[in-house]
Amino acid sequence: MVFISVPLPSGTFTIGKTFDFEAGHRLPSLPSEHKCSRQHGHSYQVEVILTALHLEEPGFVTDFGDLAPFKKFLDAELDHRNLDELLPFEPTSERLAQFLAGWFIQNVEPAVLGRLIAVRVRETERSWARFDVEQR
Ligand SMILES: Nc1nc2c(c(=O)[nH]1)N=C([C@H](O)[C@H](O)COP(=O)(O)OP(=O)(O)OP(=O)(O)O)CN2
Ligand SMILES: [Zn+2]
Repeated sequence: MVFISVPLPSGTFTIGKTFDFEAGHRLPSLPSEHKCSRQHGHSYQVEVILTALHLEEPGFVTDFGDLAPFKKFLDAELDHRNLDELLPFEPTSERLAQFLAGWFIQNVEPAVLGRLIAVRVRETERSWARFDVEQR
């Protein structure tokens, strides 16, 4: 088999990396009988998804290791904290995903080739929200 003759289709490349942190929150504008109006916690998982039309050597959208500043931010600022005391919005998964997209675009994107297309925040094994960044 001569692999050099395999045609490479054009298209886009996409990568994702998942980070995690533990935090408490409550959603105070929910009615008091709603369980999530009470203080509780999650093992949050945050996936960032990046795309690129071409690759940098040796064939990366972005080296997964270059996303380390995002992990550093989650560990330093959100891990083992109370999100509703910290963030200027009610910390639903949807709003958290939008906020984390904003932080990533401001602080990580300038140093990497890949462009952020989405952030997914998972609160539980069965519940997640995704924020898709508008085409720029
Ligand atoms: N669209 C959203 N709905 C809810 C959010 C949210 O961020 N976005 N958040 C919550 C609560 O934070 C809750 O902790 C998570 O909800 P839920 O999936 O209902 O949690 P459970 O694991 O307890 O659900 P099961 O019934 O065991 O599947 C509520 N809604
Ligand atoms: Zn919750």
